[in-house]
Amino acid sequence: MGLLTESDANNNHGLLDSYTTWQEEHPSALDSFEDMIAVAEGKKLVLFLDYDGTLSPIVNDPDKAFMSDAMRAAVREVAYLFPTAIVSGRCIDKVNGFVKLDNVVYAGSHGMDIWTPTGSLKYEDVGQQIKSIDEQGNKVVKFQPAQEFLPTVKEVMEIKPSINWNKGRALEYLLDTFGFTSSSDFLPLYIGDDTTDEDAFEVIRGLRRGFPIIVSSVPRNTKASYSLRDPDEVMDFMVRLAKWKKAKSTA
Ligand SMILES: O=P(O)(O)OC[C@H]1O[C@H](O[C@H]2O[C@H](CO)[C@@H](O)[C@H](O)[C@H]2O)[C@H](O)[C@@H](O)[C@@H]1O
Repeated sequence: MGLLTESDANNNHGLLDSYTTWQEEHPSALDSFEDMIAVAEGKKLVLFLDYDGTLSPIVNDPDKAFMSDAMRAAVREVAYLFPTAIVSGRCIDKVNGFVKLDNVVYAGSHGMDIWTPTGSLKYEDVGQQIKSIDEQGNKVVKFQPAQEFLPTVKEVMEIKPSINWNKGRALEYLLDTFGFTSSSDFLPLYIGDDTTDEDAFEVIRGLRRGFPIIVSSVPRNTKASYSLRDPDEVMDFMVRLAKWKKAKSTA
């Protein structure tokens, strides 16, 4: 390992300073946890989680972007305690294959391919909702608002700009079909690292309720209100959320 030069040290301090300054606008969700749960008291938290870079680390080969066992356990736990959706840029079969948890809603292809368990829907007779069976044999309802754009071979990212659907629209759709938008006591909590997650952050800001949380270890332009540095911090945050919820339900 080489020695740190004075210039390296100055650069490191500079980076630290700019991240600290950025966090004044986007405070750490871990540091702000007590304030957040004070707001969430008596409300229904609905969780939306991005996959790559949020639940899994970013790696060179997308087919090796796995969640750790500890992360899988944390997602499983929050998904039993809160309505939980994974909203990813990947095609849904990839997301489903990586996550493999029964009780989460999957919204793949940037929210254009949504599969929900049948029991969880407010209504199931909307034209674009189709009853189907997933790979595990569970009954699901598929909602594919931009079906014609769903990729067969190429990633959907390349054609995304031409359609009026994004992760923000998917978040609105899911809140609606879960029956939350008619109530006043829900709070969406969205954690994501991708630029495409900004659409969801914007929707949450527009709702004037909930917690948009960006995952980034460097300062970034974002509409998120809170920040977490990396998937490890995402996991810590979810573990704390689960502990809080369990402590409340046993109190
Ligand atoms: O919405 P997300 O779940 O964050 O998906 C966004 C893209 O994620 C994947 O690419 C990113 O992660 C890969 C694995 O770590 C990495 O190799 C790549 O550089 C990243 O851009 C996925 O492959 C894309 O299809 C998604 O659009």
